[in-house]
Amino acid sequence: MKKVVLVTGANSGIGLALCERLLEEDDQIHLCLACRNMQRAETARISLLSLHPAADIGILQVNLGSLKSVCQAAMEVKRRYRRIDFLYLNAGIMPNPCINLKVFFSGLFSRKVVHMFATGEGLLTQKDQVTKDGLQEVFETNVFGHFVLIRAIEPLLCHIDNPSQLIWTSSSNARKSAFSLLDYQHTQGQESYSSSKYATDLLSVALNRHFNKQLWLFRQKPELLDPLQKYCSCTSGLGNNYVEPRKINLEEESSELFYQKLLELEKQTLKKLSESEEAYT
Ligand SMILES: NC(=O)C1=CN([C@@H]2O[C@H](COP(=O)(O)OP(=O)(O)OC[C@H]3O[C@@H](n4cnc5c(N)ncnc54)[C@H](OP(=O)(O)O)[C@@H]3O)[C@@H](O)[C@H]2O)C=CC1
Ligand SMILES: CC(C)CCC[C@@H](C)[C@H]1CC[C@H]2C3=CC[C@H]4[C@H](C)C(=O)CC[C@]4(C)[C@H]3CC[C@]12C
Repeated sequence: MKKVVLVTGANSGIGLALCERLLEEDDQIHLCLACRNMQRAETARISLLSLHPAADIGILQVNLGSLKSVCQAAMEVKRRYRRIDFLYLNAGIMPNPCINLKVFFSGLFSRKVVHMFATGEGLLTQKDQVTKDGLQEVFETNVFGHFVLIRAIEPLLCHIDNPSQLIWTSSSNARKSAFSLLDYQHTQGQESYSSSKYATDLLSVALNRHFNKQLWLFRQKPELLDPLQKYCSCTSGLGNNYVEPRKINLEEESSELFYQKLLELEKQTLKKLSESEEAYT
């Protein structure tokens, strides 16, 4: 049977490059491009087919910044597939970025200059907004929409004999100090992107713990058991690309607390959504 691979945010950037690479590695997979804009998804599909004419590529509409769309997409996934082998949680936004010139110039003449350009740490601020679901957009798109999607398609991921793999696109911009469990949507600060990427790191650790407990082997890298490792794609001064494992800076207790908070938020927001749907019917 063909392996089913679903990639969110597959129509551009890293998502599209990832799809090209996946098809290069194995053109016998069924690749599902999960995108919010169907026209852009179709363009991506055509460009992938021009490189791999025999590839089996489907499209799924999903806007991760809308719970209604995520629930509809999850229903469609369950209708189409019996299992998902690889789920790439890649879609992400950094809206209205602004450069903090003070940080930029002081960083430029300090020993931290390489680190600053590699991670963008403290360099960018963003202006976030609230979605129709009443959530911060960066948090909902980068973290919560994906969380709800995973939970809604759990039955397709949970196969004891043949486990699925979830892979998050995090970032070296993920920073513990930008994240707070008391304000995990980052309503107060101006580094919602950094906060959301730290949140995905926390969540990946919690998911790993919960799913592994139930014998679902969700791992960040199958050949390694350490869920606290994340794999950073780097470029050397000479322009060579390489991958480097780095320890995620977190306490497992915080990841569990965050997971519980997301479960609670999921309950509340899905209830609100179904009530508003009922009001319309
Ligand atoms: N670029 C970088 O330097 C780095 C990026 N990353 C991460 O990599 C991932 C991909 O980013 P990158 O390729 O750079 O960015 P792009 O903007 O090129 O791609 C982002 C993708 O996510 C999709 N997307 C955005 N919002 C939504 C939404 N609400 N619902 C569904 N899909 C959505 C976009 O769709 P659409 O075309 O419709 O907007 C697009 O396909 C992100 O998670 C980002 O945070 C991590 C480290 C570095
Ligand atoms: C003032 C200009 C002359 C130069 C400004 C450069 C900046 C716009 C960029 C320098 C470093 C860039 C970034 C670094 C890390 C990325 C991170 C890993 C990510 O996930 C998203 C994008 C980055 C923050 C990226 C953004 C542009 C820079 C800050």
